[in-house]
Amino acid sequence: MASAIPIMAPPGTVAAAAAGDDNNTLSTPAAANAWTSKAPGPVSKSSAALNASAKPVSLTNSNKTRTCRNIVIHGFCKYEGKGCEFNHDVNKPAASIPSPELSKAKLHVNSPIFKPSNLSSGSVKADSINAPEFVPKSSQDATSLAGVAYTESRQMAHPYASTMQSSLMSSMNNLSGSFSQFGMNDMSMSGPMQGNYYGEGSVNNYYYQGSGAMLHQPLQYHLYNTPLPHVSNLLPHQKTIHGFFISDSLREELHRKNEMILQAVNAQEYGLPEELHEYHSLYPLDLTQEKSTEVFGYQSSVYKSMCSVDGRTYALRRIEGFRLTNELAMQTIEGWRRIRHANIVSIREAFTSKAFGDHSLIFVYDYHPCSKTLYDVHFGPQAQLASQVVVGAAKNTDHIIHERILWSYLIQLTSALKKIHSAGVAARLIDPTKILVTGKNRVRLNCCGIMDMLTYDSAPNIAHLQQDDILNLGQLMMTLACKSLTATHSISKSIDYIAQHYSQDMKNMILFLMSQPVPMKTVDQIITMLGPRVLQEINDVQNANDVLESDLGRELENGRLARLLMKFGFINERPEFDMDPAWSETGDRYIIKLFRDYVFHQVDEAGLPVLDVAHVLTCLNKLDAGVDEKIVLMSRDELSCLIVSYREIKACIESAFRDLSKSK
Ligand SMILES: Nc1ncnc2c1ncn2[C@@H]1O[C@H](COP(=O)(O)OP(=O)(O)OP(=O)(O)O)[C@@H](O)[C@H]1O
Repeated sequence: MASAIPIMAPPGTVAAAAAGDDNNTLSTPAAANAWTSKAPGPVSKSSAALNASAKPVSLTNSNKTRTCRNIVIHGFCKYEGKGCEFNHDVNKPAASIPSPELSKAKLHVNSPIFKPSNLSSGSVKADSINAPEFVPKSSQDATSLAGVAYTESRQMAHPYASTMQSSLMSSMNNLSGSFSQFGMNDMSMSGPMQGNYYGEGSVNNYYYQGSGAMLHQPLQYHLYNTPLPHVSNLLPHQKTIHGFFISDSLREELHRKNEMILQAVNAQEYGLPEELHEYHSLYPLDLTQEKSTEVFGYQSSVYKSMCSVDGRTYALRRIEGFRLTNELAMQTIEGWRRIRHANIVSIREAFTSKAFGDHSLIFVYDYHPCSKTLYDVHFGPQAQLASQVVVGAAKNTDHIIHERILWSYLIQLTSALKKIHSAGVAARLIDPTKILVTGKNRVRLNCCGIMDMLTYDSAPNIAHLQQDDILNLGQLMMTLACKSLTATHSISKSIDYIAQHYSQDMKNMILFLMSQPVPMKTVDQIITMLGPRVLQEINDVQNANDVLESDLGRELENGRLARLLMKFGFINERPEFDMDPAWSETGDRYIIKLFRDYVFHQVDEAGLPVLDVAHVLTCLNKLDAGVDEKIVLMSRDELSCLIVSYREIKACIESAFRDLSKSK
């Protein structure tokens, strides 16, 4: 454009101007583009030649009001005050009449995007033109934008392009809450996302606040929590959903037990044999590192294990480093195998093995999942922690074992001893570490029969051993009553302590158990002394039994309902049956379908689904009972109603199910 040249420099100075301008290259692609399209150095030289023959341009006064393009483009004009007639003061309002060149120019150089804030300084260096505000966020975008057109509204995408965008952003912030805190100000408003940020309710602030802050674990749908007070303190006629199922504690306990039965470890990692006689999948139950030889005289370990013969889980007790010299010792187990008692861990068999790399004697007992030893329960770390907490409490007697529990233990262990002594053997191990607690206050004598085999050669006197059993029982009771493992070291002090904290009966009982046999004490004497306490124990056991039975009853209902639901599933909407697509739309099946809608697909006045489990359970229970109560079933188009009784619906279900079963 020849007409543009005189504007760049005064006449006669064009070549010099062009040479000077060569140094002032703009680094922004847009500006560079603009510049090369106008008059870069080499071009200007040829232009100068052209200009030499060109008609002198007449400059009018109006030029004084027009902003010098050198100022606009380069930020300064080296001919300011040296003959350049154009306006060099950018603070002065620019020419009210835009230059024809500017108005015609495709690239609108007056756009604010090209105005660095320090333009007016007049001492702008070429480097400072590279100020960050001229660098588009994405060079790719900038390149494309430079080539397209700055006059288009697309320049709005540039964060510095105009104040309009920032005002729009601020109004957006006002509109939709404080998006800025989520870093949304940086987001381009163009593109399909734009609608999302303006869309009402499409952005949930809490979602953004929550995201990344917490990782949610998958829900475990089989777990039930206890009902909260505000929903559990109901009127007598009201019931919570928990009322329909077994108690949470029992459910959890059963789950834990099932989980424990299925626990497994890699045998190689734990240095365990893959197979041991008929047993496999050994899992160590003894969690303590140090192994005591105090009880058996040998180190012992316990493993949960699966029997490959019957598929059941057993507890294997291994006596380490024991070489059985007399085969006859194995026969002692026979007497124990016949003993079955609620307070004895039953023994199944015994065998020797070298699978562990030594001579081991293995005893196989019934497995009681999640059981703890009496020692763990009352003297273990957890028990000690609990007693420390309670010692600081108001009553320092709170940490002692409740007398009723002590009587319960005594009754159960006496009952076990009665069975053992009646079988002509002796327990020989009444030790807190060898009594298992397998349920709430439920104790069982463990490790029966081991001592008989380990001491077979010494031919012990059974009568004496039975007297020792009674003495050991007394020592155990004293240890528990004083809650001290050293209580038997100072008997008189311990008896005083027991007299202070327990009833006279308890003290007398412990004194009797620990007294010298005159001439012989028997378990029957203990039972006579226990008399009234036994009645209390029977009462407690039966009450607990009632609770469990009622829990079982609830699950029984659920089992019934599950079967009913399965029938529903089989019948409802089976279009293919009997090659008749209308099978479930006619006759009995239609009533069942409407009943299904009545039970599960009810909606409230607002048309929202009613999710009332109590309604479902009530309907299904009435259906299963086949009561005469009538209900109104409505067709889906709400044009017809059927009044039917639960008895009739039950008959329909039975007949439809019969149809299906006949077709097999
Ligand atoms: N028959 C069994 N069924 C289920 N678990 C058992 C059985 N026998 C033992 N256990 C578990 O094995 C663990 C270890 O038993 P063990 O008799 O070795 O107790 P301990 O306190 O470690 O005694 P020790 O000092 O003799 O090693 C106990 O906590 C108990 O829970």
